[in-house]
Amino acid sequence: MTDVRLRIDGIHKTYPPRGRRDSGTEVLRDITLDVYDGEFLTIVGPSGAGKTTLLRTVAGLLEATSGQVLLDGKQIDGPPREIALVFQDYSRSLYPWMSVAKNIALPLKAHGVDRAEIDKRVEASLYNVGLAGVGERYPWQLSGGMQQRVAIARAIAYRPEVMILDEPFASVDAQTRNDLEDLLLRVKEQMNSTFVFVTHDVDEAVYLSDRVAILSKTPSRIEKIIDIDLPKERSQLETRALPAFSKHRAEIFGTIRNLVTPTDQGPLPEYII
Ligand SMILES: Nc1ncnc2c1ncn2[C@@H]1O[C@H](COP(=O)(O)OP(=O)(O)OP(=O)(O)O)[C@@H](O)[C@H]1O
Repeated sequence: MTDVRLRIDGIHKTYPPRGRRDSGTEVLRDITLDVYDGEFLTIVGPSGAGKTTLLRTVAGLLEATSGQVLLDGKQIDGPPREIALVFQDYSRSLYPWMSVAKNIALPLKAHGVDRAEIDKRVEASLYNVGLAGVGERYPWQLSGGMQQRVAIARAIAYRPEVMILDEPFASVDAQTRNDLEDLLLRVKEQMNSTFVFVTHDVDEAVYLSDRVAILSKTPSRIEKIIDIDLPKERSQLETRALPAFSKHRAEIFGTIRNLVTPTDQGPLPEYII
């Protein structure tokens, strides 16, 4: 795991002013980070630290103010075809007027994959996410967890080198969330892709990752990178009960807590009791 797949090199992002009295919002200040081939890297940090901003920049959806992102040594200047994205809001990422199969096929069609190959990949990816046979249904006929599986199936079918996921499980119930976490680990095993993941859930970060990068408060830098020292094979019950799991969890919580002091919100207003 030593080849660098993605190099995030001195990224700085300031959103432009939104009015005459606004001087712009500096969100990212000098983010430098290598993501290695085949690893699962999770980014955590205080609320509003710029995690989504960073992911969107890495995915080529947002232009950095300065700095660059390199994929296999080549500068990213728009959404590269080697990257697939999964967002939190599956209801907006799937087209409700298209069947599940058509939703999955869409990016493949756009990249000129032939009909027979598309059919094969749609079927295989639905099977991989445990949704064999639902291709003809529409997204709105499925539960939230099933819709997020479809979004993951679409990403898998695309066979990306890099998968970028922004809080993909934030809107599903706890049991579904655990199932989807395990699904993602199985997918990673099969696809050998590189994963860049954002979550608010520290336990989820430890459970899934090879490394966890903690962002500081805005304007953010990388505060700390933690190597997750857990057996490769993860299990919801056994892995989470390991002493090393608690140690990593405590280190990440402690680091984030030290970044966010109660005084960040200013003095307590009188009307709060
Ligand atoms: N388009 C925009 N224009 C101006 N400011 C923005 C824009 N998008 C985000 N911001 C600001 O940038 C900061 C970081 O937002 P971002 O969503 O990247 O953080 P985050 O760490 O993902 O947040 P959260 O933890 O709440 O998910 C916030 O202060 C936000 O208000």
